[in-house]
Amino acid sequence: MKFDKYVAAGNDFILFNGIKDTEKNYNELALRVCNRHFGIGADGIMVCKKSNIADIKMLYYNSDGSKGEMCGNGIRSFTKYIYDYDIVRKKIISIETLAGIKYITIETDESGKANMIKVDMGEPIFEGSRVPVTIDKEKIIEEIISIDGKDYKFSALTVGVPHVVIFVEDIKSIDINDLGKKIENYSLFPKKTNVNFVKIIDYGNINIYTWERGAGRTLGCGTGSCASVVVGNLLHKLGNKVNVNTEGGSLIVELEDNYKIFMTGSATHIASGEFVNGLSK
Ligand SMILES: N[C@@H](CCC[C@H](N)C(=O)O)C(=O)O
Repeated sequence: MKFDKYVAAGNDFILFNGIKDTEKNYNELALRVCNRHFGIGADGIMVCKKSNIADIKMLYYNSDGSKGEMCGNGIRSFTKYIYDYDIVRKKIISIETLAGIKYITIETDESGKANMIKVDMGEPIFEGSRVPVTIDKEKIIEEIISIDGKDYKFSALTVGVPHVVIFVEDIKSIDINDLGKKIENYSLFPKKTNVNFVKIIDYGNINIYTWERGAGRTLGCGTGSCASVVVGNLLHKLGNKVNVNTEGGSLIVELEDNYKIFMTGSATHIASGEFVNGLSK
């Protein structure tokens, strides 16, 4: 199988053109491909498919083989892939995802390749039942979760996929792997959750540390960046335009009326090749 590898804000992905595929087990493929010792190594895979309602359809699978409804860094990588390979070559592209149709605006570089990619991420969902969180409230803002006898203030929302946002003063005081995994699998979150630990620098800048549902510790998360800026803004800690520093790069998140979210950033083509088989162990 021909593959391409991309990275966006430290999130790495393997891309496949599945337009001509008949039935294929993409869950198993993701497990094999993403394995960092027995495969190529990545946080997730994306498969490009025909769409009846948009220019193209993006399927996303995490490195553990689970399906994700949406991926912010992934959709920028996917856009660069379909644009640079002429699969869809338009300045504004519509992409069908399991979280609805996303509209993308592309800025090209001097060689005509996709450079800065701006994604209309739509509006966040706050209601507990739709995040989902087993707390029956209109907005899950600054609730308390107790892990190993310690209380953490968290907010929860969905930006295509579910997120928990926790503001921290000193990231060194947090064991991200341990806490991230425990929160991801906590019974409060019936569909599990991504977890973002956020340090506010000032009104327009944050640092973010990520634990992803289905992928574990990663260097960045696009939907998580959006979720963190929305919560920060709602709590009057952040403005409408925020520079988000992930551990693997930076993104700009902008909010328009009623929390319409726009995420802008780049994606880089790392490699092309042929995937022969790989092992899922
Ligand atoms: N890395 C992503 C989010 C990918 C999906 C997620 N792990 C899930 O299934 O919830 C991003 O950049 O948004």
